[in-house]
Amino acid sequence: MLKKYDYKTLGKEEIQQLVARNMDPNNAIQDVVQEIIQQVRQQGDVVLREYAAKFDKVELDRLYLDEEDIDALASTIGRDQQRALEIAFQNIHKFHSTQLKRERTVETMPGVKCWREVRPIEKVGLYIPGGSAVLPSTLLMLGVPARIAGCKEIVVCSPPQSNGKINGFVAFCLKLLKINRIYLVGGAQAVAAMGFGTETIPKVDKIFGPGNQFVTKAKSIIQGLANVSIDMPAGPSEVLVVADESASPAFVAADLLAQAEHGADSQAVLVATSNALVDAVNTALVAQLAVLPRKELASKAIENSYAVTVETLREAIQFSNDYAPEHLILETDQWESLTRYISNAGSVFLGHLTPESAGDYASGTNHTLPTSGYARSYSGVSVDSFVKKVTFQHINETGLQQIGSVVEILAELEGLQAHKNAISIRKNG
Ligand SMILES: NC(=O)c1ccc[n+]([C@@H]2O[C@H](COP(=O)([O-])OP(=O)(O)OC[C@H]3O[C@@H](n4cnc5c(N)ncnc54)[C@H](O)[C@@H]3O)[C@@H](O)[C@H]2O)c1
Ligand SMILES: N[C@H](CO)Cc1c[nH]c[nH+]1
Ligand SMILES: [Zn+2]
Repeated sequence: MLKKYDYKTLGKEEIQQLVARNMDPNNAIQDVVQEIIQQVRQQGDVVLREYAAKFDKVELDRLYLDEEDIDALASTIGRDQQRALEIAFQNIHKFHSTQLKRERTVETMPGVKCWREVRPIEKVGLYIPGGSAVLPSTLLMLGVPARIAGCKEIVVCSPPQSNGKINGFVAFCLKLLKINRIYLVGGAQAVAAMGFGTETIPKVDKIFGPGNQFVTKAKSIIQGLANVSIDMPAGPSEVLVVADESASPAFVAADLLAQAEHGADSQAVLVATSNALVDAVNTALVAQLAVLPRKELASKAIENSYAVTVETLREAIQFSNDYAPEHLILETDQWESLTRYISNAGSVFLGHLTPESAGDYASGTNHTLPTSGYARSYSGVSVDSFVKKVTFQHINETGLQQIGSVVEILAELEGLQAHKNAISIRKNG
């Protein structure tokens, strides 16, 4: 059952507390992750094998699988499952392939031309979660934009199963993406391995992918240590559902549970326009939870979640903007009039027939999204995440005359004579 709050009785501080997601209050996760990163940095492959034995319960001879193993595993999956993964791949590809746009050249002054060109990040590392559930869909969400961007080297890491392999669905996605190696490393150690490089695992320029709190913390730490960047903090999944009288309590409960089942540390928040609706959703939650295979995880997540009752939909959006959810679902007939007020959200699902599951798997949008309030400042993964934009400029004779004295004056006022000379020598020479 969701705990209940009434928006009009909440003060500013209480709202701040409600929207805060303090994932690691005593730095316990940070301490563990720092130690793992240090070990991987100093010992490389040896310690990756030890962590596989400790966390994944498997003794690994080889830290990777190659094309032959991948082909064999991919061939074990059913035709319907292949077809569903192919359709997801195609839709994600269709949506993402529109994201590489050429920008126009700008002549800022006569003879002074500036423009930007897109270049792929050469070496990227993709983390595919595999702790409490293996997520082949995440491989598509990261691999498709990496391929569209043209990244030369795509390193994929995922925790091994206890038989030392990966599941057939991940293998099939590797084939769709034409990636012929996967490294059998999970958790913070995978992030460290891709950040520093080991004897077996190549160092990359940028690390992508969602994961549990260990993975997310490792990504945030590695940036400062290994000259590597990351996509964003994409930790435990979360959803905020805005619902009014037009909503079906059963649909709302289903959407809350769809994220709650990811893990005990997921959060599912309901913002509803009446107390009666919250009660109806709670009743539906109890009934749907009872038959979920992952009910233990989901019910723990629901215990850490809550419902807020508001008087208007505008208030609901205000609360949602403060919360900055990874996923926002508007289960109201009025959704069209609300979208313009949304300022902080990773991905938004509109109306009664647009469940978040569609975006998690196959509608085409990316499911690797900022969590823990980072939707205030980060976007989800896209082709942009896999490229850099390099600026170019060209100045001709006219341009040098136009801009020359401006630069000379500015260099002079900063006391940088060599800067000024680089212009003067051309103008006067
Ligand atoms: N934000 C997003 O875009 C997004 C997308 C998909 C999934 N997710 C989230 O990804 C997460 C996946 O988590 P998961 O746990 O299933 O898989 P995971 O692959 O992220 O983590 C599993 C690994 O965590 C490490 N680990 C586990 N317990 C540990 C401990 N006590 N100490 C040190 N390391 C430990 C192990 O190495 C293990 O292999 C979920 O929280 C899910 O909600 C987020
Ligand atoms: N909801 C997750 C993002 O937070 C993505 C996912 C993968 N599989 C199912 N769901
Ligand atoms: Zn999901």
